[in-house]
Amino acid sequence: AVPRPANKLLTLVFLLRTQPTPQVLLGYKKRGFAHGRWNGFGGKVEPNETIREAAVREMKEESGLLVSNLDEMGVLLFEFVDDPQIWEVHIFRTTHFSGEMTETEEMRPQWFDQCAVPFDQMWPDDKLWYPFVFNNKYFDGYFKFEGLSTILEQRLMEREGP
Ligand SMILES: Nc1nc(SCCc2ccccc2)c2[nH]cnc2n1
Repeated sequence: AVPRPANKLLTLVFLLRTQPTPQVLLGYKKRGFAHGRWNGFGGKVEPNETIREAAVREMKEESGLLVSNLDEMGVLLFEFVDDPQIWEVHIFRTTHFSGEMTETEEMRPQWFDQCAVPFDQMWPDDKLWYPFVFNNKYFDGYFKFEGLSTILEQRLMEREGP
């Protein structure tokens, strides 16, 4: 049988704040893969870094902010039909940050009230698991996509934290 390639390791960071109201920082992807959607900040894990180091690095590159005290809330596996490589996305949450928010060529960062997240301009699975992140619950999930907008199969379950 043809061996499956190792999963593609990716990170996604959600920076939350409670003042003035419960909010989450999202970035609008201006170009490149899945552009035109709001998302957390993240990207590929390089061979010379841990997943957590990659999460901090990508957040700095994409938002200008230095985050710390990351809490790993979950792992989502994304399969795309016709692509044998499964994406393994490690989801982090934190409230600790420093620095000035900056717009880059790739990303436009913006604070959103957690009750007003633009799910219609995001990946279709996000509305299902963002509540776990907002409520500080741990979770695992799997989504099988056809194209970038059709979910063929899904699993999502809460789990015990560390
Ligand atoms: N929120 C969200 N994100 C992704 S890809 C995240 C990982 C990534 C990939 C490429 C560049 C930067 C970050 C998703 N895929 C399917 N549903 C999804 N939901």
